[in-house]
Amino acid sequence: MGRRAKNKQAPPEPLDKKEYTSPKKLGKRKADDHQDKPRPAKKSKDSKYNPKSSKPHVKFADDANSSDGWEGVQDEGAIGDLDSLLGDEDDDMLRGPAQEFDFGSDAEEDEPAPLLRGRKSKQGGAPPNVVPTGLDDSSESGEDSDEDEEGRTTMANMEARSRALDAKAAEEAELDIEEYQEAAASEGEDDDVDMEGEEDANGDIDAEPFRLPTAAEREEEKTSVPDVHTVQRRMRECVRILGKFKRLAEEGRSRSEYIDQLVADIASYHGYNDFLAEKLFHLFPVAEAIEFFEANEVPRPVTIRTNTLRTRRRDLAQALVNRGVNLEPIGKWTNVGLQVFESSVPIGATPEYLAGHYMLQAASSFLPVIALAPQPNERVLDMASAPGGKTTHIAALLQNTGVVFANDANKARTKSLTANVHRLGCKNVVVCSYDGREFPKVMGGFDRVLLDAPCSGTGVISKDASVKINKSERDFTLLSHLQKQLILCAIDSVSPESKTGGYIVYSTCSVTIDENEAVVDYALRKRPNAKLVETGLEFGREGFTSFRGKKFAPSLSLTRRFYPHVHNMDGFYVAKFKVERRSKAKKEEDEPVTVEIVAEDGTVENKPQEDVGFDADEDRPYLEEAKRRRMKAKGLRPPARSKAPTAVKASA
Ligand SMILES: C[S@@+](CC[C@H](N)C(=O)[O-])C[C@H]1O[C@@H](n2cnc3c(N)ncnc32)[C@H](O)[C@@H]1O
Repeated sequence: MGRRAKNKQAPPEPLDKKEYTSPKKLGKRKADDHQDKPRPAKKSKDSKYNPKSSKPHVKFADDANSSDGWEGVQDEGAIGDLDSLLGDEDDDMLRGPAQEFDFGSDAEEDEPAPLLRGRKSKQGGAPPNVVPTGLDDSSESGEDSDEDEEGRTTMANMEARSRALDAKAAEEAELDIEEYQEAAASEGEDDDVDMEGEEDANGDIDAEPFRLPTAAEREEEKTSVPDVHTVQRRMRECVRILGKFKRLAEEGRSRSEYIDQLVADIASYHGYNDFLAEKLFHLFPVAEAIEFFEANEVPRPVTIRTNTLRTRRRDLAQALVNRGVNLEPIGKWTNVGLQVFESSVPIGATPEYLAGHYMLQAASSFLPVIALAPQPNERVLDMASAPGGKTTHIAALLQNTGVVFANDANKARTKSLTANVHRLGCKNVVVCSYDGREFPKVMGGFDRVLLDAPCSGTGVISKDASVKINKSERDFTLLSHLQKQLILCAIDSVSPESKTGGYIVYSTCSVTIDENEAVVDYALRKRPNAKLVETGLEFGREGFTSFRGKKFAPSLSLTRRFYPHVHNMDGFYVAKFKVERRSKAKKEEDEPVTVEIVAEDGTVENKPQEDVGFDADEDRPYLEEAKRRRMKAKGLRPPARSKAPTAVKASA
């Protein structure tokens, strides 16, 4: 396979989540699905999302038979190496929106984890927004370019080839995870596990039999800087043992001891606070969690969205190719996206960029707007819109008809929003700055509403590594709360009478349950007139319908999750609702709900059969109580209790 394909953006869904659950199942699926297929050679660390794995050797040629809008694009540009792809005018989108919504965290949570001795940077020193050249790689690996392998790549065959490569990449991704699982499950085959540091200083491979450190050894390790090779080996061994626990575990040791050790090692190895490492770890089966954390160390591909108000994709591609940019369509799921492999000019400062022919935008950011599917002449609300990546996409899909109300609570951020609206020639956008919770009082009756909610940014850690240490439990509690308030306001701002729409899309660039399924599930319970519908997106994992004992509505499977290690795009979540007329017969109070209880230590627990939802009066005692504890912890005197909250009492 050409190496470009391995770095290709967002292959279609390669794995069914059932296939992660146990090595046994994997084995069966393998037997069923792959017995006739030749198995691609095992890949090294140069995996599908590794920028070095791209091989930008596209030759653009014109072909009269092309029907994909790419005919006539010529490769006139000499493609050179590049030091800096993006100019100083880097688009906000690439920095990740979450930074703007930092709730801050306690001092001790901000304390960075001690750096590991001898650890190599996973980023390899590459700045996150420099596109890979892949030239060295290709010569070393001996893998053929598209041309050598399959003949000349032309504009005519590019789309078809791109699809074929997507399919192949998906299959490879599947095999990668499978191999990891196999390695984890197979005794004595440590070398197969895709992790550094198999060898000790003498070159011996795992000479000593592995044993978990004792409590005393763990305590001692906390006071010193742990050795990177020790940590690497321990992670590898824990994954392996957890894959075949009964057979491989040390006598007297429990599964949770291995998991605790693994999470602690992931936190120190990748530099997360313990709380976040654990939260993210539990989203995946053990071996897949490792892939997720690894993927967060690698930058995602640089992508741009053609502004169809100003140009066509093939014309834009031609113009950029002429400037020495090496690019190709992102994938068949978008007809406006281009992935940039290499450029001799800063992509954020070309004349085409300044003329508004494109937006520098992460591929995942296309998804909510594709799901929203705005129709010409509609009234659309973009409730949290700055800096306008999605607003300008909506405006383009409306073909400058109808109207988009682009709102953002942060007035300073509406400046870049306004600038982007002007640059991209959007004439149907009204910029405003309200707290989203003021809608629909400010204005309602929209055909469609996009709520691209403020979030923790756990999906964009590769862009903003500060998330690893600055997000605390309290942040997630507050964010989830705000998101719940906003989503109800978004639903209430949609007109159920809309002839063409009546939809809301909720999205975040985060992968946590609290900010996604929990919010959507809450909205379903609070607004029985809103139902989940298909997002219309061709790929993405199904949303969780249950998680660690918590049950969500079965329709949550209609929502979609996107992951860096699976789709080679930022972690993202998308849910789409259809809003219907409210039926008087069905009272909200009758809906089965659960309750969030703030426990003594400040943690939040969900209890069934009561109300979890945001209700200012009801939630006030919990929030007050949490505030009292925080003040106490800081040595401050909290104000007197207004009234003892019953649920808090119950949990004590
Ligand atoms: C994920 S970003 C939005 C990115 C934007 N949709 C885009 O595509 O460019 C979330 C935005 O929510 C805004 N925000 C935070 N709290 C808000 C609130 N209560 N009401 C409206 N906007 C809010 C933040 O200022 C931030 O710009």
